[in-house]
Amino acid sequence: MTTRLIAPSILSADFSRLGEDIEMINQSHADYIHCDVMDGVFVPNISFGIPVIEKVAEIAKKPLDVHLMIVNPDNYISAFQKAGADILTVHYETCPHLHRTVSSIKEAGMKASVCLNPHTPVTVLDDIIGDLDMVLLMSVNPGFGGQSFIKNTYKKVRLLKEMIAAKNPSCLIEVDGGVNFETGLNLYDAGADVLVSGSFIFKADDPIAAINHFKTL
Ligand SMILES: O=C(CO)[C@H](O)[C@H](O)COP(=O)(O)O
Ligand SMILES: [Fe+2]
Repeated sequence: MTTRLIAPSILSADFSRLGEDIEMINQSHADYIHCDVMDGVFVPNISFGIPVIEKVAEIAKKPLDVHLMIVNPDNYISAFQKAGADILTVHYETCPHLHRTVSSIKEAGMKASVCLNPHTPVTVLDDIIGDLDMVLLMSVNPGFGGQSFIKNTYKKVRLLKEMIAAKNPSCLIEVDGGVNFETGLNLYDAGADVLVSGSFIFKADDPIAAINHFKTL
């Protein structure tokens, strides 16, 4: 049985009126608010950081799902917890001491999640999956919204679902990048629990209706 959750990504929000876009998400059936933090080092783009997350947390009525695309995430775990993050995702590719990083996130009181780039096989998580609350699979190369979905992700979701069923059934699978109603339905059917969607939702004529429609797929 799969949980069908939706997390709008505010990377595609209008930053000149971010508060209004957060209120829009508050009024929808969204489950989380996905916040993409990019450092210009791990990924070739810079988005926003801790001061923006603090302000989002002041008005958000949904848990904050914070996706760190930064090197040395261990240095900022406490700061993101204080800023209001509920779920903290680090990239496998940035964490040489992943068990320590995951333990620190949980000790700080947040849910711990690990993200894999499109080329990183899910089997690398075999010895950490039992400690995770969520795994985030990137279905585009991280750094930008509005990219095309990489179809190999379906196979990764199915394989990860088997690993999770065997080792940690309560761990969620989240997928991020190029998610629309078509890829979203396929992902839910493959076993994804949480979908992140940015440009598709914010470009919709009625973003609240688009968010709510994901819950009915
Ligand atoms: O992490 C991300 C990019 O690195 C974003 O969450 C993701 O790209 C969402 O945007 P879109 O739905 O437009 O692909
Ligand atoms: Fe993201």
